[in-house]
Amino acid sequence: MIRVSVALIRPLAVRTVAVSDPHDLLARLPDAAPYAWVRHGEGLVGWGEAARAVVPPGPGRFEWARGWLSSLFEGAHIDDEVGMPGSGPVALGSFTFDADTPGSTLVVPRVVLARRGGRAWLTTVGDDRLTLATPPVPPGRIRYGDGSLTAPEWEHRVARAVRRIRDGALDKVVLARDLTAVADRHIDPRVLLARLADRYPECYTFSVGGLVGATPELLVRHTGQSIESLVLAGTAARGADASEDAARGMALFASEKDRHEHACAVASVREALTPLCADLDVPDHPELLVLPNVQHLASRVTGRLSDGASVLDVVAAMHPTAAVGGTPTGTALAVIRELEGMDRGGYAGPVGWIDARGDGEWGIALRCAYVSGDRARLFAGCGIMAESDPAAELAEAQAKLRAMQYALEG
Ligand SMILES: C=C(O[C@H]1C=CC=C(C(=O)O)[C@@H]1O)C(=O)O
Repeated sequence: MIRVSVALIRPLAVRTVAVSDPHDLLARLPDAAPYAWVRHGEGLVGWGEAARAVVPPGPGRFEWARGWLSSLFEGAHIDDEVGMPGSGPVALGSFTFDADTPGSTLVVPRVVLARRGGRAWLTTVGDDRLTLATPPVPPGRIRYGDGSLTAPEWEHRVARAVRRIRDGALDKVVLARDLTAVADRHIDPRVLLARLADRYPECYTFSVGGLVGATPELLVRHTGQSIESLVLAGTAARGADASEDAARGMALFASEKDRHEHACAVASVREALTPLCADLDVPDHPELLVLPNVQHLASRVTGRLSDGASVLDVVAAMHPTAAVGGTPTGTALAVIRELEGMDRGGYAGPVGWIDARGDGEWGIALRCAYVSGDRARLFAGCGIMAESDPAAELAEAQAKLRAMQYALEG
């Protein structure tokens, strides 16, 4: 039997007012159960819970989520003096990678503070109860341990995936691994968010239901009829100096393996978006996205929707892209279940927010960790191709893990 837990204050009484610039949104979070979606200082943060749904697993989960949100938002009393994407009631959510895995959640925070395009606003749901502010405290020393597989075991699984690909069963599969971390003290997500936003301003720093990270990959931004996606796949390490850095970037562009890996991801996005769009612009060649720990091949896809699809409808059509699943999708998902030896939870799943107009921004939850008490579980994965070398893929996964290791250690 599927257990559905839903808690809400019905009907929601929502009020959005313009406020003076709060500057650092993340510094305004009062407690250690934060909601956040911030990039380059813009976005939204929230706290408290006016409504929450644990989304039942299964193939119809996005539709279920959309239905739950529609009835919640349609019944709400909304007084919104701002009228921007992200004003009025907003839900933040995290969906598990695997449709059959439980743990997908949607939350309407009691308070949302947002900042975009030179404007700032505050949304409150229900009464104006005060939240007691507690100062964030760093977690202290961090000790790491193996997750579901040791590094050599994971390399062995990568080698098996390579054999499957060479045998012709599939073109690409993304295999991930996890790492455990134990801290001296309780891990306050606000400390991690502040460090991530500072070091990875280009990424979307997020926190939803204990999943905290900074993802460079935008699954979809939906503003009215316009959509945008940043497809990433193909990775190189950073160099020790500018010339080595540039050489590695050039080698990434020239690498047939990485270009093919990237093309698989772009093709999956094109395929998912074509039926939804009146116009779709997919670049012929990728650009380079340079982050502090790695550099990626990146393609910015833009389009105009042909009807009134909400951001969650678009997410439903897109997930999982071949940046986190593989090609063909069905075979890749079966190989992931067989070889990875772990439950991804929300890692590599959609994470983001949606408002009552259906606008919103959702990323793919990468460079992230589940945080609970003094423990964290970190994740990173790599696109495996016929030419993949297991040791190189392990090094790439380690480079990707460095984002969350930095967030924990400072
Ligand atoms: C699966 C991850 O990254 C994806 C996004 C960018 C580059 C990737 C790669 O080159 O393998 C992955 O497709 C991860 O960070 O865990």
